[in-house]
Amino acid sequence: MTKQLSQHTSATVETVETVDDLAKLANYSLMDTLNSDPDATTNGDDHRARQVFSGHYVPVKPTLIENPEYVAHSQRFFSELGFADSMAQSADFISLFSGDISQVPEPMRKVGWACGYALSIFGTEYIQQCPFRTGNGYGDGRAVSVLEAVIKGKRWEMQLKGGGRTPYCRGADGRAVLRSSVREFLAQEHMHALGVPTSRSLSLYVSKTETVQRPWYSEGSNSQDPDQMITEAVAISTRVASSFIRVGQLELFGRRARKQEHPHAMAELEQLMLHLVDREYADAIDPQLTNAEKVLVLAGEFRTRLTSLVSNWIRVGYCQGNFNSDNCAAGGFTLDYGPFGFCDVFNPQYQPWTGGGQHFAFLNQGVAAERNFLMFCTALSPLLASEPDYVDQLQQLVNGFSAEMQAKMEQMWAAKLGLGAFNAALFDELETLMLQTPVDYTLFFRELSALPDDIGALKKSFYRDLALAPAGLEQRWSAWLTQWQSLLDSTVVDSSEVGSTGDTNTQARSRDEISAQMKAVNPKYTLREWLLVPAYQQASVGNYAPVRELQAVMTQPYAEQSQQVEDKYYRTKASEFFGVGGCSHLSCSS
Ligand SMILES: Nc1ncnc2c1ncn2[C@@H]1O[C@H](COP(=O)(O)OP(=O)(O)OP(=O)(O)O)[C@@H](O)[C@H]1O
Repeated sequence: MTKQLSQHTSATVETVETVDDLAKLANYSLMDTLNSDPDATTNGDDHRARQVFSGHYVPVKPTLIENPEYVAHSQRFFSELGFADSMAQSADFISLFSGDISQVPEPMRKVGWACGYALSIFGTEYIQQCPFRTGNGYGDGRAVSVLEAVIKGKRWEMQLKGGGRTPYCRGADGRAVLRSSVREFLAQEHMHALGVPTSRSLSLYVSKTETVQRPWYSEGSNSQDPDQMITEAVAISTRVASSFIRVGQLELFGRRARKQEHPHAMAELEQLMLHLVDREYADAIDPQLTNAEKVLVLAGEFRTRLTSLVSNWIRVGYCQGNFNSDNCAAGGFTLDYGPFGFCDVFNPQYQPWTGGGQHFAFLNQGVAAERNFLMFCTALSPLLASEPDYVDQLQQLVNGFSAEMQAKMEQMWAAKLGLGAFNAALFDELETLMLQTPVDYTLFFRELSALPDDIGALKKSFYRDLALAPAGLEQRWSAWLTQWQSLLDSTVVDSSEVGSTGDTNTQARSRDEISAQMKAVNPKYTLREWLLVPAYQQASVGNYAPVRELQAVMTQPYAEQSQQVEDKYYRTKASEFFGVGGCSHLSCSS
């Protein structure tokens, strides 16, 4: 059994001003309590694709990018961590977070780690067949964790994305290009500002000299074309989270335990489960429980987090794109910003990933989450083998997922509409109207949050002139608005009366309060792909100002910002951005 993880290091550092200060906070729980691959090298020079048969991690040294240049860092996250802003541009910080850990001060280590995981696609176990390996193994092919540290009483893991080859690289180069690094860097901090649980962004550095080739999209095609190679600069972005344990990681060890692949398989699964509890669920799970009891509480807690997460995604218009089990964080937050997108035109089938099909589409994400939850429970079930009652209880948790998901979705839709309770008829008609018009998802709900008297203002979100729409659409919109207003009015009182009843359960709200509540759940700005494209294009020619401007706007997504910002960013998607590869649809590892 693993011991409870300490949230304290011997050092306490109020403000981290240098890498020396940061190093003092190092505290490596994963490397110190889990198993290293017995076949691994000890010095971390393990950069060739190979099969990893056991152990929770492989010690790996990242491969630095040549001539790193500062692009951006998250001022907000730095401030939360107590990091001095100036550190982001200091030489030793740049070295460390562009992949050179050879000089880091002790007790920081000069070796990082990569983890293996398995993969299920929409609830079907995927068994990999490739020249390098056949079997369950998949893993961090280009993500290398370089530090775990306890900062202000909270444990954080810092992971380089694009930090070079690991044994899991499957013959690929281990690199991330600037384009995809800008996307992930901006999206993580945007999601955090939207109030959606997520991994965070620390820093982003680009190489001034090192490039790689990537396939691009030929005109009119919606998938990448190997004959259309483009050259792109490599970059390293550092993402930070309480852990990077994925559902697919539990699956790898669950599959090994189920098949008794080696003598330690069951023990390694149990260790990983306990490590997950310590890293992500320590507050929710009593350490005195038996391991089987912990599995049940863990599954219940994860279900709660996952259903909330997905309802939040849909609230803000986010589609993960590739919601396989390896892209599902076991801590219940958003992880892996690959072919993600924020929808412009409302469409339940919106799916930015060219390979995604309908199962990962916008409004199908609850079902995709349910499949990942099933795989989570399947992975842990070998730990309940001697407890048939607990197996039943775990199954009941799986059976109850869709009801919990539905309840969270209804609460979310009610909140977006400013209502205390979900009204199915009102919502169904709205969904039909949004599809038939069609509307811009973000603009529509934001305009509605101003409680308009008629549909005039809502037309700002429409992608079609209603005069050209099928007969009767305008009248149906007006009728819908009237019905919505009357539902709202049943809870509205004069603002002078609000709070004067002494009844804490009162539903009474002024119109201003309703509008403010709606604006707090309906963002004004979302990180649409057509905003990202010019930002990373400019970054590729050394102009980072648009990335930083986008970062400033998107880290205050609910705020009313300047008129200039509104004119530039609060708009429907222009017609030239529809049907364009790399903008309206994206490949995997985007
Ligand atoms: N250029 C690359 N070199 C090595 N491995 C890669 C590369 N691109 C993707 N991979 C690996 O392929 C797998 C699937 O890729 P995917 O795009 O989902 O991951 P990713 O964006 O690199 O990873 P993550 O889930 O860590 O954010 C992952 O295991 C990833 O590590």
